[in-house]
Amino acid sequence: MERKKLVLVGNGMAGVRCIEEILKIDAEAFDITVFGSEPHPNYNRILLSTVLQGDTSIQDITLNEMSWYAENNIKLYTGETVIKIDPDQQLLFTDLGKEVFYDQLILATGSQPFMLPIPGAVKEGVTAFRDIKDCETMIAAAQNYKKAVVIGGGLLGLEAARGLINLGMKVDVVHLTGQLMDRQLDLVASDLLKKELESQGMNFLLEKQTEEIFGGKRAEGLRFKDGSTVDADLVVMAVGIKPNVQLAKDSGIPVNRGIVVDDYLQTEIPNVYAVGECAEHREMVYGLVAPLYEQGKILAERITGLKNRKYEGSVISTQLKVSGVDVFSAGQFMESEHTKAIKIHDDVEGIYKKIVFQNNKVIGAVLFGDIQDGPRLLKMILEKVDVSGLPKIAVLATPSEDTAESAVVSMPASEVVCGCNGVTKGEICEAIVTQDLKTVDQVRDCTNASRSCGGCKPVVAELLEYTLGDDFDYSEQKEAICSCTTLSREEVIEEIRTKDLKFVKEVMHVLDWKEKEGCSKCRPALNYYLGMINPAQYEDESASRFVNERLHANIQKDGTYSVVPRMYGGVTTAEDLRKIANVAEAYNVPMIKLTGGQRIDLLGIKKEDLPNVWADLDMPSGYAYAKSLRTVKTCVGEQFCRFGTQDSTQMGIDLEKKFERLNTPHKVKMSVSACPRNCAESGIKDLGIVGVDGGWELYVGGNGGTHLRAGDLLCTVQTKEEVITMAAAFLQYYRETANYLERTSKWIERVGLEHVREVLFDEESRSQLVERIEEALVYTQDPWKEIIGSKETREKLFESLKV
Ligand SMILES: Cc1cc2nc3c(=O)[nH]c(=O)nc-3n(C[C@H](O)[C@H](O)[C@H](O)COP(=O)(O)OP(=O)(O)OC[C@H]3O[C@@H](n4cnc5c(N)ncnc54)[C@H](O)[C@@H]3O)c2cc1C
Ligand SMILES: NC(=O)c1ccc[n+]([C@@H]2O[C@H](COP(=O)([O-])OP(=O)(O)OC[C@H]3O[C@@H](n4cnc5c(N)ncnc54)[C@H](O)[C@@H]3O)[C@@H](O)[C@H]2O)c1
Ligand code: SF4
Ligand code: FES
Repeated sequence: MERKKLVLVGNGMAGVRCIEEILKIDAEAFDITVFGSEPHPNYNRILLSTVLQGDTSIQDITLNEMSWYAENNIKLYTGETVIKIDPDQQLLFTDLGKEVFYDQLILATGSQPFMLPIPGAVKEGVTAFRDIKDCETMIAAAQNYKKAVVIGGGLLGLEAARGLINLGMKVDVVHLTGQLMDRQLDLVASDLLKKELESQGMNFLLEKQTEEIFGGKRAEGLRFKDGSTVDADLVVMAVGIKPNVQLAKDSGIPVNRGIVVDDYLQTEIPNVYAVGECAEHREMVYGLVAPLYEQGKILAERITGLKNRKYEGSVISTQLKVSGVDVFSAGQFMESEHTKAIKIHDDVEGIYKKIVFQNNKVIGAVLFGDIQDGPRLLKMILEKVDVSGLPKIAVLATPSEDTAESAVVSMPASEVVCGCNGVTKGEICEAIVTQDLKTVDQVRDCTNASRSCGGCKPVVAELLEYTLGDDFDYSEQKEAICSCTTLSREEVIEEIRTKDLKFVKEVMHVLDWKEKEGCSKCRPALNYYLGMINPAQYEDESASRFVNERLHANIQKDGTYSVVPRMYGGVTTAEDLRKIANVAEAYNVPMIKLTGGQRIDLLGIKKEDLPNVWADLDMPSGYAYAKSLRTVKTCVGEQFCRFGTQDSTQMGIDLEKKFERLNTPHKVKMSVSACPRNCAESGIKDLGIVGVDGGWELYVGGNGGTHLRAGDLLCTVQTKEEVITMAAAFLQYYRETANYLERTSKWIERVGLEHVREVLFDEESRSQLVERIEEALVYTQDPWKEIIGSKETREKLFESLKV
């Protein structure tokens, strides 16, 4: 029998999830065709925020590879838009001239970003934040421009702003009201959020209505209704979304704000359904995946004839995806004359909790600073639990106070762990046991838990640990290093070791990479891992490095380079200063600047002049461009400062001389202060050393950049030799166990300070780490000297430029 023809319009998260649910119920039921305007297979739109924030790459957010469509006999037409439907003939028409018959039609056309209809809105440099293209536009703009303005202080605007800060831009967020995330938070939570985001470098312009985007061809700034202005090279509009209903409207399918559907997700037109952000159900249009997935599941059951469940609307909960900010909101969180509320506000810890009740039932909640209670409260809202018998405070308290482990133990089986996909603890635990699952990825593939925003991953991992007990293996919790392979970092390293692989291409070939040439994520990572594993045999593959590392200088926005010579411990001499001045004059250096790491930066050097500048300077490379030790900042110390208890300057010089040029997973900054006044800011360095009476304190994992983090006290030692040994062991352990591009601040949070201590305090493992770092240090060379001395490299990299 010929199969019925099912057509999906809209290759996004909601529509494709509905198809997945249909395939799960009956893979043979339909002959399926999918049209999508975007040129990509179905991808995780939610993770665009994470891409912008630098935590993942575009390659890694695909949800369904092209092969998935092929394997399920789905005809996929990407980059093709359906422009008209003829409901009488059951035909649809595309912009590329196709005419397709359907038995059943699902509209999942999603939303469009709302663009303010103001003068200048179409200028270059104005973008929405909705799709891969917008994300790429912002990433490219951040390479050439410095100042961004995000209009809209909702979820999207704040996530965009955080991403742009991570990309090195200065960001103002313009918001219409005085309250950020006004659709999700009350005033108190909103103020706490504002303070936290300001401390992360975001600047807010509240109660501002944008009247115009001014500039030439490209945006240069915004003018507000009150007459004030602000500069902007990039303007991101994040002021809400509007359902994509034009196709339905043009085809006579009833629309209101969205495409109107009944409790079976059916439109008034026979055989035409709608799910996702484009659908309007009981006058509600949703903009989060949880309700959309619920709709998709119910429609799949209906369309395959499995069940006739009704969709009765959803209670939504939201969380902001900005690291360091814990905020949760669910249900009806604003108070009214009919409601009562419990509020806790701990200003010292920065915690705020509000739970709103009506008729003895929890109807909404806002949490800031501690969101552990979120899932439990959401469950109470969903189940309309009567709390009249409970002491009110018990509603707020997390059942078990101490460890995360005990929190999952006491969690009831019916509690939803993955809000996006509606997966409960019970379902996850059952799948772990019955399907013999061992990793978070396996749980994701089997249950969908953690497949969307990823926020529930830590709880899924805890559930694995709790369910498997002694069978839980940390080393198995793998994440592929990029989408070219399914192998994790640990597996790749193991393969390199056992198969004695030596070159990036060889690794990709032997380990059967999906993309033969690899990608910008795996190539530099493999190059690093090869060098770390086998320093003696390693040949650096410059082609696998980022441009700054290939040219041993930092590229600037106008295409020139900056040159920073090494000044050990931040100490210089009259002779070196003279050389720098001579070079600056000879090469017309437009700016000489002191860096935050106590070095001198010569900015604006032409690419072809780099080798001659290095030769004339006759100083070692300062590695300001590299994933390596950048600088060791020092305070003046006991020699001159009356508070100094130690010789911090000499300690800094010795450390820098010892560890310079060593490849590390990311840049490494160090500093040495000679007393707890800490003038060299040792608390925010990867390795910060502070002199105390009779010894030195070592702080690790600090970061003064975008992810501000105070370093953890690793240990206190007495002698300089002990400092150097502990620093060596720490650096080597970081080199061996961190993911490529993982700063020590993130790494230490992932592996845990206690674990690092255990390894470094064990005499045997410490001495082995020191032995391995010593071996790696033998093979380092100054790259500037190497290039000056090699005619071939010079010609290849620089001289071909000369006309
Ligand atoms: C940056 C960002 C972060 C987000 N973060 C979260 C989050 O943390 N949690 C959360 O729950 N939600 C989040 N969301 C919202 C979530 O991504 C959306 O709710 C979800 O993607 C909507 O799915 P959809 O399939 O309805 O629509 P879409 O994902 O918009 O898909 C619709 C698709 O249909 C295509 N289309 C439209 N018309 C046609 C046509 N006529 N012919 C062919 N194709 C057509 C469109 O091009 C589009 O690809 C976020 C959104 C963004 C942009
Ligand atoms: N973490 C998450 O769950 C997440 C993240 C990103 C996006 N999203 C979803 O994506 C969609 C779009 O997000 P959004 O933040 O754009 O929508 P939104 O409607 O939640 O927020 C838009 C904000 O812009 C403000 N605004 C409106 N007009 C303005 C103007 N002229 N000037 C300044 N501010 C103005 C509004 O007051 C509102 O707070 C939503 O459905 C959202 O739920 C969710
Ligand atoms: S850290 Fe202490 S010793 Fe060093 S400069 Fe500051 S006050 Fe002086
Ligand atoms: S909560 Fe978003 S993926 Fe689980």
